Amino acid sequence: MTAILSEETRMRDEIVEVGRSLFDRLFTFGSTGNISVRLSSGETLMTPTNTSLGRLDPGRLSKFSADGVHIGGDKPTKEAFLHQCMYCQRPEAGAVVHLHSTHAVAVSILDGLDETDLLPPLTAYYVMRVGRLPLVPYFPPGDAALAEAVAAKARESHAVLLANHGPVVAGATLRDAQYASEELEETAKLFLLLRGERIRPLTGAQRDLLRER
Ligand SMILES: O=C(O)[C@@H](O)C(=O)COP(=O)(O)O
Ligand SMILES: [Zn+2]
Repeated sequence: MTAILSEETRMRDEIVEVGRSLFDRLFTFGSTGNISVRLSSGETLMTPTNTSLGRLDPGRLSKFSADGVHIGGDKPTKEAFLHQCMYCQRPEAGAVVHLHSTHAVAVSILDGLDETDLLPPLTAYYVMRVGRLPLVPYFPPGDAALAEAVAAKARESHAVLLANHGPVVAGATLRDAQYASEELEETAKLFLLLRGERIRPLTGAQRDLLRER
């Protein structure tokens, strides 16, 4: 007989699986990065602080009540408030992924880019998965001011890049947030590969067509 797992059990397993997949494919390193999922009850599950995304334990994930109180599991990521700020600004979001993916971090350090939208629309998939990428000014990891700065940008975009740090991406589901994070990283890599070359980004009309699909 097939067991019917609760939403929470399924999401705990999915966080572990996605974390391991991202870590094994070098989308983040050491104990960097954090993942959260908002359950239909409004409660959230988050990865614990100082834990490798490659070695998460489903039973030890941190749990928060719908009003943001830590109610179970290990000590949460130091970016818990940042994740909560993303959910407040984006009511449709069911998951948030933060990574230290190398090429996106490199872009977060470059000077002279358009800080309202750092990457050009190089491919249709980038436009569909990410769209716009504003820069969030530098604050130390875990600082309340960082979470507030993220909240200000999250109103206009589900993906933001923390200066000298890394990307934060919200999605309707954890898979959406994962795929958008991966697309962001690969587009940052393309952008760096193409620097100094004459490029042909998608036009406004080409982008508009994608939005209508
Ligand atoms: O960069 C940082 O320190 C955090 O943003 C991070 O990526 C890992 O912190 P924890 O989730 O608290 O381990
Ligand atoms: Zn970080």
